[in-house]
Amino acid sequence: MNISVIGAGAFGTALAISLGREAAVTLWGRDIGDMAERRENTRHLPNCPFPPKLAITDNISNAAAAPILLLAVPMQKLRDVLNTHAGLFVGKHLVACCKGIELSSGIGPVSVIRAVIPDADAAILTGPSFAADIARGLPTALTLACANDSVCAKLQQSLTTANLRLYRTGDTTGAELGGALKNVIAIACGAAMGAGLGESARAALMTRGYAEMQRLAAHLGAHPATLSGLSGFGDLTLTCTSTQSRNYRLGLSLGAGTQFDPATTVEGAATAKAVHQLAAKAGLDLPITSAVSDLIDNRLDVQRAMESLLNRPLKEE
Ligand SMILES: NC(=O)C1=CN([C@@H]2O[C@H](COP(=O)(O)OP(=O)(O)OC[C@H]3O[C@@H](n4cnc5c(N)ncnc54)[C@H](O)[C@@H]3O)[C@@H](O)[C@H]2O)C=CC1
Ligand SMILES: O=C(CO)COP(=O)(O)O
Repeated sequence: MNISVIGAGAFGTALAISLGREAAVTLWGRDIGDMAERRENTRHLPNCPFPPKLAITDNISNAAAAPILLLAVPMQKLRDVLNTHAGLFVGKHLVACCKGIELSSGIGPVSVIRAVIPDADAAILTGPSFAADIARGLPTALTLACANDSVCAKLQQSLTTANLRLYRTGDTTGAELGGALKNVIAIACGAAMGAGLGESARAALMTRGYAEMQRLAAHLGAHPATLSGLSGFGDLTLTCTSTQSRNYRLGLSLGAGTQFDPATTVEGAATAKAVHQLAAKAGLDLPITSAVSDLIDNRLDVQRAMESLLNRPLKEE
């Protein structure tokens, strides 16, 4: 099946490169600059040349002619992109490739797609994978979630490549939450490491952060097995331990008190606030998430955040 990628940032470009090594694929961006001449995305994904079957365009009508559209834009921009191009997207298989919770509504990418285009077969592709690894052809395994199992199986066939191995599930809620929440915990882990609190503190934050992920996911009806899979535990492990992660790097600079480029896409920042609000409404206790939300808004520094976590009442694990 013919595929287009909507959004020519690092992740969209990487997916288009991997898919384009095997079949015709179109990559759409608002501003493609000199990508067509250079056959490379020098801004977001340098040193990863485009394969011959990858076509690049800034004409959304051309790109949206494909039956499968991968939506690889930042989470907080997804609704805008869907609203702007809804007429072209109706009747398509729409696969969200973003990770986060929308700040204005408290819902994830599949729910945003369903809200804007109710008849869409909405899916999400998520899991541990850095764009540069995918583009370089390194092995990666991801979760593909779609409520319609036969559509999910078809998408799984179409989106699998030599270096992208996809596992499918019908649990879109679990897949959305795993990818969204792991970024918040990665900011916490980066902050602890940046402040010199050590690897034991990071392991504690990863583990207790995972408990928060499971608590919220269970409350919202996700299957525990999804959270323990690639989209949850898998991506948590990658993102909390690698300086390739922008979320982890934002945490490092918050912990170390250094500057961070505000133009960088860091999904966990808005998601921390969105989840903090969700948890307050639901009466759930998510102390690491609320500490990250406070850190982002400068209501707390890392030392005080860690003290407040350590001084909480003692409880069973
Ligand atoms: N970079 C990575 O390694 C991975 C990223 N992701 C996810 O992919 C999503 C996108 O991230 P990246 O591609 O890394 O970000 P990026 O910062 O590299 O690129 C974002 C792209 O979105 C475009 N964009 C922003 N607003 C837009 C709008 N209104 N209309 C059209 N295009 C718009 C920008 O022009 C830019 O090309 C995020 O949710 C991220 O969590 C997922 C897995 C890996
Ligand atoms: O989601 C990712 C890896 O799976 C990419 O992480 P960052 O957005 O933190 O760079």
